Amino acid sequence: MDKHSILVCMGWEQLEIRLQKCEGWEQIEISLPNCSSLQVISFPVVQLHLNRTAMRASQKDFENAMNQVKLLKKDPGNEVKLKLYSLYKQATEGPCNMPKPGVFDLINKAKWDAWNALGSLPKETARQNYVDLVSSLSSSLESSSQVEPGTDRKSTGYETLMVTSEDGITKIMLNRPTKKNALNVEMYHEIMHALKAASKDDSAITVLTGNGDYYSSGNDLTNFTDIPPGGVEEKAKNGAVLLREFVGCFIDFPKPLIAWSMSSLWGIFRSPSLGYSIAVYASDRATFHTPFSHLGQSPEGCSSYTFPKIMSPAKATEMLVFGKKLTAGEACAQGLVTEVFPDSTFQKEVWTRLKAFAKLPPNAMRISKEIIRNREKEKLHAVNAEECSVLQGRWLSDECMNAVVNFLSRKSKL
Ligand SMILES: CCCCCCCCCC/C=C/CC(=O)SCCNC(=O)CCNC(=O)[C@H](O)C(C)(C)COP(=O)(O)OP(=O)(O)OC[C@H]1O[C@@H](n2cnc3c(N)ncnc32)[C@H](O)[C@@H]1OP(=O)(O)O
Repeated sequence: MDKHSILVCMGWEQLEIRLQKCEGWEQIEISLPNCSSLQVISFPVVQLHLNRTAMRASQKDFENAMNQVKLLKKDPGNEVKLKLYSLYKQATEGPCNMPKPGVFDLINKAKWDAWNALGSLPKETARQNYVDLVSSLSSSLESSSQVEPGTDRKSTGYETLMVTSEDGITKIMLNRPTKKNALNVEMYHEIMHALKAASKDDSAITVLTGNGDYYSSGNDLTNFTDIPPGGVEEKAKNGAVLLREFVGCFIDFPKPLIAWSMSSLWGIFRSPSLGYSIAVYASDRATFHTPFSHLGQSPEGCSSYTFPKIMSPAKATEMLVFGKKLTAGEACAQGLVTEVFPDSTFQKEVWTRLKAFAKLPPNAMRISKEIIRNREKEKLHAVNAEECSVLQGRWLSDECMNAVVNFLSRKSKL
């Protein structure tokens, strides 16, 4: 009996396949890396050959996969993009042959690390892994896009949110607690989607909140590291378009919007959710922070206009220019927060109020909100556009780059 062993890479796993001939059949033993037992399968020889041929991705498969990547509707995230990049480089150029980028060149260093980590993986295997990865991405993104737009996407339909509807209340909860609910690009898009869906569903009011000990830690600072082929200028331009659309959704949201903050709220999510909510309820341990200057940035979410109107110009300056952190009590005294409750009774108190509000006639509430806010809408859109344009410039500044690098290299926490 003839016996040989080959190693095959499938996706990210390496399988050992042992073949042994046995009267017109070949027996395969597949050894899985994290599994002590061996699985034995018998195939007719002819089928085995077909399967082995199918394992090798052709140049055409590779090119198709490259085209498929361009058609992905949803951003697969930085980690996956780095894998795709490294496999592409390995498949086309072989082992990493570039000098290691400097420590501050975050993007190119991340790319270099990913490529270098592939060591001497053969080009063919890298090509196969690239094709497998793209195919798994396409199928997972297809299945998520099978959700009908505009239908009620429950918690499971979102990657970064939990959305539920009951008792006439739609609750949108940021759900990246391990990252303190920092807003990555996907979350910006999902919040916009959830707000649009909530504006059309049959709930009377909408509530925004965060899962875990932070309502939100603001913009995900790693958003700054994923640089497209057009460079940082293109990134900043796209960021400004995204931010303008995001804030625009809050300005145009037609129903009563209530922010429910048990915990700390920073940056980008704070300005729209405080500035445009018709009520903001906070637990007595919540804090509010806008460290724009610390990050080399400038106000967003129309806070440069709404905060001086809600608070006084001097208090708004302390918060927006000097980054002063407010406790819930201070924020309430300055009109940013509607009411503060003790942490121990917060949930019960707020929920009781929300349930009562949700029973009020929805059209009357919508029209009342409209009449309070409508004459400001045009102004708010203009302020939003101006703030985004100023921020686009700030994102390209050394002050902003250095602050992001310091945070990412763990040199500073605010
Ligand atoms: C050109 C770019 C285009 C981008 C697209 C549009 C962008 C629009 C931007 C609009 C402008 C917005 C302004 C703001 O939002 S300003 C606020 C920014 N936020 C911060 O500066 C907060 C940074 N975070 C911290 O200082 C601390 O994490 C914390 C919030 C004080 C909590 O500290 P703690 O010790 O309790 O927890 P950790 O630091 O260990 O955090 C746990 C993990 O979460 C990660 N994390 C937390 N916050 C962020 C964040 N904002 N961005 C990215 N990652 C964050 C942290 O790294 C830890 O991750 P790890 O476990 O993997 O290490």
